[in-house]
This record gives sequence, structure tokens and C-alpha cells, in this order.
Amino acid sequence: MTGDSIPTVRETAKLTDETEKDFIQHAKRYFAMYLPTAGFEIAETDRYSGSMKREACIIATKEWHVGDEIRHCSGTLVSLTTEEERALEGGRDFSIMWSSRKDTMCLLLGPARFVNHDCCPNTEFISSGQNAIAFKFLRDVAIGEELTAYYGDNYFGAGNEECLCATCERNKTGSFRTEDDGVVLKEGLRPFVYDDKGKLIRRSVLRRKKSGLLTKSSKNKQLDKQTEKPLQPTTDIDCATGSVTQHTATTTISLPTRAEPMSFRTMISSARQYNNTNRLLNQNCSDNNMNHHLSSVNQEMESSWAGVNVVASPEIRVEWGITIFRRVNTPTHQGVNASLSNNFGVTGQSNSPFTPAGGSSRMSIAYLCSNDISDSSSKAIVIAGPSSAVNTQQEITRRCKICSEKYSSAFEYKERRCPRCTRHFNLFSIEWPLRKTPNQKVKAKDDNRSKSGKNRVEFMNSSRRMDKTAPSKGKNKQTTRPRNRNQQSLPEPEPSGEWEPFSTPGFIVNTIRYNGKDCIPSIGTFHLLFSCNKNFDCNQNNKLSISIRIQLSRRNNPLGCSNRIRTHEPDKEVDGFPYHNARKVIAEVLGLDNQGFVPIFGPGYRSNDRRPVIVVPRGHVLTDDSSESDDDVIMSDIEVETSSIVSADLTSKQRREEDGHILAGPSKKCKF
Ligand SMILES: C[S@@+](CC[C@H](N)C(=O)[O-])C[C@H]1O[C@@H](n2cnc3c(N)ncnc32)[C@H](O)[C@@H]1O
Repeated sequence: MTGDSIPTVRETAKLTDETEKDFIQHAKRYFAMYLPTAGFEIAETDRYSGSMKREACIIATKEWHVGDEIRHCSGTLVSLTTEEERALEGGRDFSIMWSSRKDTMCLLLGPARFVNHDCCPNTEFISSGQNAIAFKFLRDVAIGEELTAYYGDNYFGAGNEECLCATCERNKTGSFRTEDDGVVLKEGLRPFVYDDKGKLIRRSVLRRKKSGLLTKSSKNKQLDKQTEKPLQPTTDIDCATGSVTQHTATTTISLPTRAEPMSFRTMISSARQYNNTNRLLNQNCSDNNMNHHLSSVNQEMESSWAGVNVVASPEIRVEWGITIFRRVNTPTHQGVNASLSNNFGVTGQSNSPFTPAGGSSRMSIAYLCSNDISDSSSKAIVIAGPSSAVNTQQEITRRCKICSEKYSSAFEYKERRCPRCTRHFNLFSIEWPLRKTPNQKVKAKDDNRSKSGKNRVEFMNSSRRMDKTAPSKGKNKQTTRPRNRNQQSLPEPEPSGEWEPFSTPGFIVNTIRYNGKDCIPSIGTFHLLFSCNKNFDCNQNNKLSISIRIQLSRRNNPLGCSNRIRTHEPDKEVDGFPYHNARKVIAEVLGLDNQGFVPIFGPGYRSNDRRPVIVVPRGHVLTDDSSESDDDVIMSDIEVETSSIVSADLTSKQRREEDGHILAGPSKKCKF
């Protein structure tokens, strides 16, 4: 450590009284996801991107009932200037909403922004303080069910014609309607087809192409906010029968004039605007029908899986519960592929780089495609239907012993657990979807760690924890070693392929102090990033201010990806650490042994390989007092010393070479 005084994040990031408060509040919004009472988690889905890439969604981790409010899944609305709106238009997918209250376009930020739209949603937006929103349940929701809300009548094109929600699928509305595109779509398939060049394309895009509506230039046209048109008729869909009734509403909203039909970001009515529709919709949403639908979907999945074998290349890219790889499949097997579980999402053409449907340049898509799918040199994975002669070299499909979902054995880290349940276990030391409440000591089952009696997590305050743990040995990171050198966990497959350019300037965290002790991250490089909302997220008042991420480089990343340290040569020491269990290593490094540190990833979740992580002592974060969630997270005990990153936009190769070395600019320290 150098220097005595440690500037705070406030100083480093030039926060004012106002923005510092907002900043912390916003960080807490994300941290609240990890409270035992949160009742939801961010998961992944391929529903809204046609199995070509993944998007985030929110799923319930506990049962919710009509009228319940889910306060921890919150978000804030930040007004956008016209310039900002334009800037966002071209590129990344933020949740742009029209707020009638503010009378302006806004960004919805915070975990709430991962709630997807459904025409028959199970939640509705509710106000949760000034500029903040949360959700109220309109139906009972079971564990594992996706939480959805109604964005508006024209969010996904006029009358939501491009909507991909489960209700539209069931009712053959939105993107699932078949009547006017001349493409025969088999029952059960997603609304994606192959175009003349053999590329997989969204049906609505094909339709527009054919009708001459979609031209290159039209894609880039800016939103013309000036044009006011009457709100499209409100549509009531009977979730059960699919019958549609239209009502005319009196409110006006802005509609774009661009030639490209209104697409995702084009139009959202405010939370208030959809309420009437929503109420009507929900009168028609019967749980029985839903359940019936769900069970038929399950059956469909089940039958699609029967006889399906998967042949994987030896090089499979594994990220935190997500495997992304190039795959090949034939159109004749679309039906099978479309029904596969989350781990098998991508459909593409053999030997041809994949082009995202609709030319979308949304962030999540860009990441996934450029990482994996467009890399034509990467090895392919073949999904073959029942009739094919298949080779079951490496992978077999398994059913998770915890959640019963099917997954590929290639993604298995712990015995018979799917990636999601593994991740959950790594985070919370208890099986999905449970979370321990403070003072609850749960013995981990079926896990090596419980056998050794180690790694049981107790919740306690920091003073008790510090009493119990041995002081950190040595100040130098190179000399800090874990106590248990015998601890081993399964090595993971190394990711293949290039890393993405890393474009967010920020800081390298050289040291971490916890409760005044030197806690030097010996493994990997911590990047404390102060990024503006154009990149990830922002707080509610200062639109271009910071969000916090301590990001770990992927190589040697103790917390990112699968929660294990990646070594190129498993079982060898990395900076003096011989084993792979990241959480344990961090705990060791921080002198906290097995008391539990929680890797937290927050803003930017979707950019899968940029897992923003902050290390927060579990005892601090996971209090059970949801009414005072703002005070739950105490970051002040963690101090970090940073160097500014002098170079941005590194290529993956540069990044690999320069990690932690050349990049280091002037050294700074900050304290939360
Ligand atoms: C507020 S975000 C929701 C979170 C999003 N899935 C993500 O990963 O960022 C809105 C975006 O999600 C996708 N989305 C959500 N609901 C959808 C639906 N019913 N149909 C099509 N796309 C949807 C669209 O890409 C939309 O722009």
C-alpha cells in the first residue's frame, strides 16, 4: 500500500453530495438482489431473441401471490435529453421508456430493467418513491416462473406486432401470427425463418424486407419525437382463448416516423398508460389456463428432447452457467432446436457466420455474436434429431437434481446440478432457490465442502467475523497464501476464442483493504470502473455519472465466470494460489477464511463475459430487514487502491498481455 490517505469514491469520481447519495442508492438496488428475501434472480432466456442469443430475464425464486409487491426488483427512471436519446438509438439496448409523469423519454435502470414484456403479464409496475418503480403481482407466480410486465400497446411495433412473449406464442399473435408473411411456420416454432440467402431472420423482418419497408438507410433513421399520433387502440387479449378485443384510448403518445416499423426501442407507453389495458387483460388471465399452457409446453419440450443427442466439439466455451459456442444445425431440425433448454439456444447455418436478425446492434447481441457465433473458425456443436446417426462423444443431457431442468453434461461443475443451480450454490451455499436468512446455519448437502466441514456460511456482523478469523498474513499480495492448499475443485474448460475489446475506461484496483486490513487481490486484476450510463447504468439524477463495478479480468478471475480461478494449467499455482475455488480464495486473501464472501455482479449483467463483480462481505449485505434495504449494504469497510486505466479499447490480445501491467496509470486509492 502506498500513501496514507485514501480518497473516497466520491473524490475519485468527483461526486457531489447529491450524486454520491444517488450512486450508493443505485448500487444498493443491485445488491438487494442478493438479499435472502429478494425472491427473484436474474436469469437468462432465449425467448426474446429467437434462440440466437440470450437476454436477461427475471425469474421468481420464491412463490409470489396476487397483490404481493416485489420491492427489491426495483428501478429508477432517468430522463433523457434528445441528444442522449439519439445516442442510445444507434446502439445499445437500454430500456427506454416514455414517462408521462416526467413527460419525457427515460431510461429504466436497475434490476427492474430486466423484466420482460408479456401481453398477459404477471406483474405490473408500481411507483416506489420518487422516480423509482417496483412491481406488484397480478397473479400467483411459482418458483422459476418468469416475471413479466406490460410495456405498452406499441412497444414492439404497432399493436405489438413484433412481440415474442409467451402469450403471443400461445395465442398466435404478435410475432407469432402467420397470416400475412407468406411463410409457413410450423406449430411451436419461434418466429424465425431462413431468408433467401439462408440466413436465419425474424419473420417480421423478412416480411418487411419483402414489402420494401426495410432498407439499410431506414434502419438508421432517428426517432422523430415530434410526431404525435393517437394511441393505438388498446388491445385486450384473452390469455386463454386468444380472442382479441380492441378499445380506443384517449391518451396520446409519440410515434416514430422512421420507415422501419416500430421495433423494440421505438415506443413504450408509460406504466400508467398500460394500466387500464392491464387490468382488462388480467381479468381474462386464468391461472388454470396458464398452468395448462405451461404443462403443455413442458410436454412439448419433453417430447422434443426425446432421442436428441448432442455432439460437442472438444472446445466448449463455458462461462458462468452459460455456454456459448458456435453450433450447426439444419433447418429440418429447427423444431427440435427451438425447444431445447437454455443451454442450447443458438441456431445458425453451418459454416456461415451468423448475422443477427433485423440487423440489431443491441449490446447483448453484439457481445454474444462477436464473441462466438460469428467466429467461423470455432468448433461446431451439432444438434441432431432422433433419426440422425449421432455421436455422443462427450456430452449427454442430464436432468438437474435440484430443479429438474435438462442440461448438458458439458456444463456440469457439480454432480448433477445444472449451471444455474451450481451458480446459486456457489453464491449462497444453499441449493436453488433457497437463500439463508441471517443466523440460519444450513449445512450444505451433496457438496465436498460440507464433507470437510469447511465453507459453511454463517451470517454475522463484521466485528464477530473479524474476531473469529485470523489476521491477514503479510501485506504483500504475492506472499498472501491460502491456508488450505489441499482444497481442490474441478478444473474448468478454458474459454476459447478472443475476448472482446474492452472499451470502458476505468481503474485497476491494485489493492483492497477490508476493515483496515490489507487485502490484496493476488489473483487477477480488479477493475473498478466508473462508467457512464451510455455503457451500463447510471444513477437517477446524474445521467452521465457513474456506476460501480469491480470487474475482474477473465483470465485468473477469481470471482467471474464460474466462480473459480481460471488457470491455463489447472492445478498449478497462480500467483501463489494453487486451487480454484474463488470464493474461498477471496475469503482467504481477505483474511476471512470461510465466513463467506459474495461475488456480486450488477450493472451490465448481460454482457456475459464482463461480469461486473464487487466483493461484499456476506454478513454485511444479506440482512433480512427488507424494510430498510437502503441501509443493508455497507460498503464503507472496503477500500480499494486503483490505478487509472490509461488505455481503452484494448483488443483481447492486448488485454491478455497487458492485464495489470502496462495499463496501470497513476495510482489512486478510494474508499466506499
Ligand atoms: C427492458 S429490456 C428487458 C430485459 C432484456 N431482456 C435484456 O436482456 O436486457 C427490454 C428488451 O427485452 C426484449 N424483450 C422483452 N420483452 C419482449 C417481448 N415480449 N418480445 C420481444 N422482445 C422482448 C427486447 O429486446 C426489449 O428491447
